Amino acid sequence: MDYLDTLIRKNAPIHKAVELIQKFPVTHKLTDMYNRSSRNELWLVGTATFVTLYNLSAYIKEKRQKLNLPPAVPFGLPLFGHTLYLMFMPQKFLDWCNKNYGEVYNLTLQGKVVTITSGKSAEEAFKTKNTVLSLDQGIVRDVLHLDYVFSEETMDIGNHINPSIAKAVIPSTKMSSYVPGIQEGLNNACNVLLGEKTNTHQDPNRFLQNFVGYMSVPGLVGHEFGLNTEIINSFANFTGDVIQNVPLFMFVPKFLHKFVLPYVQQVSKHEDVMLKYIAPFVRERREKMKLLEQAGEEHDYVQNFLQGLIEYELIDENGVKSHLSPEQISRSILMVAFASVHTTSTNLNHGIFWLLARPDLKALLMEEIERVLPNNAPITHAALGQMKFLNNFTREILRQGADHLSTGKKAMVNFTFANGYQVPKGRVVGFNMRQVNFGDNSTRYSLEGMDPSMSFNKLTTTPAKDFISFGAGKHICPGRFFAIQEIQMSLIYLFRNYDISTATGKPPKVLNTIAGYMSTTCDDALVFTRKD
Ligand code: HEM
Repeated sequence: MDYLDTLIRKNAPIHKAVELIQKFPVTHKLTDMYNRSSRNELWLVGTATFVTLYNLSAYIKEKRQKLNLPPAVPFGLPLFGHTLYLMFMPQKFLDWCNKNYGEVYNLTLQGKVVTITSGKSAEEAFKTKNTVLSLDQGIVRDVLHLDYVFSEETMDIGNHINPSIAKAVIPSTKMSSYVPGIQEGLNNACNVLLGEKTNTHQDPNRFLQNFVGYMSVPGLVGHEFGLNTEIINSFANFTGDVIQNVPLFMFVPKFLHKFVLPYVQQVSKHEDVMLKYIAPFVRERREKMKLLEQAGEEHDYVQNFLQGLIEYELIDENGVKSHLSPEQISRSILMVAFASVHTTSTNLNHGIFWLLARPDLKALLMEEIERVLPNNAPITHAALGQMKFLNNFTREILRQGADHLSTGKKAMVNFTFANGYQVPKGRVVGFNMRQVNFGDNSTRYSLEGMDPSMSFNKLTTTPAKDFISFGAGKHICPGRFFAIQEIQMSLIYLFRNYDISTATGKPPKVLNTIAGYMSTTCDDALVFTRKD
């Protein structure tokens, strides 16, 4: 009954919350309001009550388990929890929390208690295997609701097979072989999207997602699809379409989601495109591979992501081998797009806007391009390795672009941190990413704060205590070598061949957030004027 004692004690958080609510003049008007309320008002009150009761029951359940819970940051506001502090003063608030509550503490965000980690504890949470702290059960399902789009089978392939294929087909050692494919994609992207002398893109995000789609498809899926506009569009826009539905799902209670699903942005059209083109291609490729095998010959097909999926062997508990079906492979390609396009285009957006906001950095980049790749020399993997400024700049793009808070992994079991704090099963564990990258949230959070020399020639693809943007440990992003190569080749190619500016001519604001804590891109329209 310890938990009940805690509930009744004067200094219990709930007691404080009740006292606070009682002091509000609004409390006295509640009865009045109920008598006069419209249906909408009652909905609002009902939702608030539901959230409060939900949190109360979760609180009682946790106390009953006698876990060594992290400290709960006080001053959570009724209904809003700590969301408003994050919206209006994210850096100050998070730095205050870190200073007063250490590396692990609880905040209430959007009606839910979330355990926030920083420093070594964030690293520890990132390194914990996903059967204990799961990204898939966290942000992927809880926020993005990818499970509304795909069957469990496809989700499973995305979570278990795609990471191992990525490790096999796009490791750092194979990056030089991807240069021609990326270059081919870059040429296609520029011909299609930047084909005029002057090209204005009002929505830089959609433009860059398409750009990354063109750039990635030849290398990851195959040259055969490099100019297939349906495949490129689906590859590029799938994640954006999934994300568009997120605000709706955030505000509609979960038990009502199935009723709104038929009315939301339809993402199944992308699945249809993949089934239309990829599935027949897989059948044909397997036929050819079979014939070659019968003739005792080895095939020489490029080992890209698609080929990796085609050849992947499933072995059941009796040792019987099988392969993924053409339909399973088609859907898995969308899972690759999901992991790769949005992340890459977001960081490319940051890179372009940093260079527009900081002409001094652009001058340093142009000088390095001219020195390492004089007279428009073709980009090579070796040349990229020599470009120290570009490496440092790219690393800083990723450090600066990290969320203040990324809500992320869900505890699949009760989890104990090395410092003894415990989180109950079902709790979401978030990451104070900027704190890990910079020591706190305020450091270098300004235009002048972008300083590539602070990366000290450390490789952009290597995680470090001050660089967690690709995660860490067993589940560290296996696509990071490919993504970095794409971003670096794009920056060189675009700034070498185009004069780029904002449509307004004003310097852009590079660091932007949603709700104060999630990093987002700059939306200023971009103008690309071909130099030749
Ligand atoms: C700049 C671009 C990118 C960023 C910032 C990024 C970031 C991340 C992060 C933070 C994770 C989670 C790591 C963890 O759970 O510890 C992750 C996982 C993953 N990423 Fe990336 N990523 C990028 C590009 C890509 C690309 C291009 C691909 C594939 C072509 C890719 C494939 C994956 C996969 C398959 C996983 C799951 C790994 C696992 O569960 O073991 N990513 N990425």
